[in-house]
Amino acid sequence: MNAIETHSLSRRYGRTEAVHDLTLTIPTGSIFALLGPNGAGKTTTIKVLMNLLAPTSGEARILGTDSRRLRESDRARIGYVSENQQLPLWMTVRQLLDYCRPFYPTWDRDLEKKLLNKFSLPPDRKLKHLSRGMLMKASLLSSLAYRPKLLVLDEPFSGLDPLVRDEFIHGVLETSAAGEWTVLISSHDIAEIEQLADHVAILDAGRLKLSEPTESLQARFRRIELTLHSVPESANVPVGLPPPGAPASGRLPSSASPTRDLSISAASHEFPQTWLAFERTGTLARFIETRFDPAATESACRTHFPDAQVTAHPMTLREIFVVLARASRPAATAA
Ligand SMILES: Nc1ncnc2c1ncn2[C@@H]1O[C@H](COP(=O)(O)OP(=O)(O)OP(=O)(O)O)[C@@H](O)[C@H]1O
Repeated sequence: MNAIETHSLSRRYGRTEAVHDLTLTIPTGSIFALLGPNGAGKTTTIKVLMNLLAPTSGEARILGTDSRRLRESDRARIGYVSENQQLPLWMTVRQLLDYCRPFYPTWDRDLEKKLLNKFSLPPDRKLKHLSRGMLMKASLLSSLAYRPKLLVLDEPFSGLDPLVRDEFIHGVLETSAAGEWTVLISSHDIAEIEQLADHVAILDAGRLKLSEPTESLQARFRRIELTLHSVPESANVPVGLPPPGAPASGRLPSSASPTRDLSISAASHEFPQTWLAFERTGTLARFIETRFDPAATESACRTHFPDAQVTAHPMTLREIFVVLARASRPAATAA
């Protein structure tokens, strides 16, 4: 069973379609990053999943239950941390934990103590007197202590300093290592979750652009560098993204088929469709291979540049994300 499934999920606010026809699968046991720029629809998606908002159409299933029918007992298996969450600010940290504990049969006192210590939270300080980072940690602690089957974190890191962010990430990782649970974490900055996520989905303007395990994403992307000795005239093409109005430009792959090739190509129709952002300066050329295979990539390079020396460099998730984000921009603004 998948921890989360959505089928053709859409949500409108008046004329704004915040989420459009979203079909997404979040496997049990994954640490799943939902990425996308500001306004992409991440929070709306999460609110629909948590039944804080109703979908306009389509459906979502959370731990096997329709999101519209989540009961108290289902909620006791789900942890939800969001920066916009309402907390009883008049309570102290200790009072918050005392208040939450009875709601959760699986509450683990030892874990509570360990996290209180780890997060350096002052038990007797009122929530309204905590810093933003401390407040997020208190919220995370009250969600981790009952070892939920599913932890949903909506932009947990925005505005947190790197030290707090690391404590937060380690708190999540340590707890997740102890059992089969799923984490869904939204962010507009992949660098924040790079060390956490094993699956990535990218939303843009309410639409799913990609959903794939990070391992396969990193396996199929390479920055290829070519040292050219002689350059055929036909290969001397303009660079990077397609010109405004070019067909088949600026599209990311369909989420339904993560193995499909990207349809964004370098401006030359002679190059394989899997080559992105080709550019050349003098005798150096480079591009992004989106379906890297050592032999096939080398052979394709040889077809176009017989004398070139070919080097393939692995890419970080952040670099891949940036390439995809640039490529998905409308052509007119891409220059
Ligand atoms: N209550 C609302 N009423 C009207 N429009 C809204 C409302 N909430 C969100 N929207 C719009 O829906 C779209 C998606 O917003 P959402 O907050 O889901 O995006 P997001 O990806 O979480 O963005 P961010 O990273 O900035 O938090 C945006 O265009 C936003 O302006």
